[in-house]
Amino acid sequence: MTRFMNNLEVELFLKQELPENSEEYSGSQIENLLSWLCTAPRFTTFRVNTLVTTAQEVCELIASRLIKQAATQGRSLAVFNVTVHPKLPDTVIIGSLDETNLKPQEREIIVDATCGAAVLRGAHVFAPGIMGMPTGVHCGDTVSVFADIVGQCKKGFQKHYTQGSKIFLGNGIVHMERKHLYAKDLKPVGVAIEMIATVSGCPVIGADCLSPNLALLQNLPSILCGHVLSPLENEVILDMCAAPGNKTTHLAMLMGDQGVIIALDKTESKVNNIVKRCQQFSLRSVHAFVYDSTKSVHIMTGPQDPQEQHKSVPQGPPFRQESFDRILLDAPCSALGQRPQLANRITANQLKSYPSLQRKLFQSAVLLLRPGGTLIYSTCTVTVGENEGLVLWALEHFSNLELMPTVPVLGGPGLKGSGLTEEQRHCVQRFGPPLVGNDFDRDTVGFFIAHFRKKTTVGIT
Ligand SMILES: C[S@@+](CC[C@H](N)C(=O)[O-])C[C@H]1O[C@@H](n2cnc3c(N)ncnc32)[C@H](O)[C@@H]1O
Repeated sequence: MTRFMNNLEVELFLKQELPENSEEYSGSQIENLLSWLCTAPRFTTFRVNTLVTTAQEVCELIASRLIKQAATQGRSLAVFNVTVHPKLPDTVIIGSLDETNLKPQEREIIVDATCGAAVLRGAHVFAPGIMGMPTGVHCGDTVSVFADIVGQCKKGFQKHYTQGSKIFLGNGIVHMERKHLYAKDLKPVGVAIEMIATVSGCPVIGADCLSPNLALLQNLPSILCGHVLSPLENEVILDMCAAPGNKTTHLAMLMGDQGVIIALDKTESKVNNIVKRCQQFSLRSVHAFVYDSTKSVHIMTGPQDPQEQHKSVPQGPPFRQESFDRILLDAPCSALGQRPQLANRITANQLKSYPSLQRKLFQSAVLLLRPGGTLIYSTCTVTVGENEGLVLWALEHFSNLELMPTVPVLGGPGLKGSGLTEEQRHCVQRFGPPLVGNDFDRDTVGFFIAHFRKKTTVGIT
């Protein structure tokens, strides 16, 4: 695999901010982190809709579907290992095949880096992702798919692409040719190349694999987040940064769809996706709003009656302080834990901007949480400032918060040298280097989870 996304700014940023002189992050370890981020995880995970089925049933459905698929493609020896996660009863894990000997075909299609990353995780190629397709390629042809990782291939390129860096992703069958993709005024959608096999060995799971109300593709640490929050039936929950609603729908399922979940996101189109996702699972407990969560606290002026405060279920933002039993702050972040990273144009300045937004959101979360309530903070990134750094800042600024263990434990502890004590390091969970391995709990996306509890009485300091 190539060097980390050709983004020196990000490499330098990570080298500077990962704990200096930490035995976990010496020079070679940073190289390991960067190359780990360039590869695709070797496990695919589904979260099951436990309101209508079981993980075991979904395992059986996926296994039989994959066997049929392999047989129609003449790959009957391709047997995927499909199992239920031993600690997460709603999670199905599919191992990858060894496809290191996959041979490229003569005809090559070029896709952009985003599409390429999705293909390596098991997606088909959708029309908008195709950059170059040589003339003479027709529907039904078997082709190889390559990703242009430097973004130089012009849309509609029609020759054999030799100009920039490209990496081989896998082979597939053409469903749309040039006339379907590039004719004037066309905005093509849908599957253009049906992937048969990818070099990552991930199962290719199209929309037709499972009925959409049965399960959802979701990364393992994201599924863990819901279990760590562990919402109970009839509680009042706030999901502060909720779109597209993957974790929101999980919380609703864990609560048996009984109770109230308020899902906020500041972008209207994304909130529409939350609504669609909830409809897909026929959930009634979720109420989604377009709202900036940094402004979601209604600050009361004048004396407040404490009885009054807890009387009603919150209707819509802004909310009174202490309105929620549990809050999930799955924060906007630099997303440097996403794998594989084939290209990334983020700048150092953008990277530096996240902690202040995360702190503003966190401040609102603390005000909105009831005493005794649970606050889960998570990111899908590997930087210290957005993870252990946020936890340190929170413990320094909110004497009414205590850091609690995150259970069940699947990931590793927080980084050494990040300022957290040994006990605090083992309360949080970090997914990604230095703790990596070949099993489904280690070969994940990079992720971070911390669990806070709001004390019922505040000690005088
Ligand atoms: C990591 S994503 C959330 C993913 C989501 N929790 C899930 O599992 O499907 C972060 C989200 O935060 C939203 N966001 C960013 N700033 C926000 C703000 N000030 N208030 C509310 N949402 C915000 C973004 O639009 C984005 O959808």
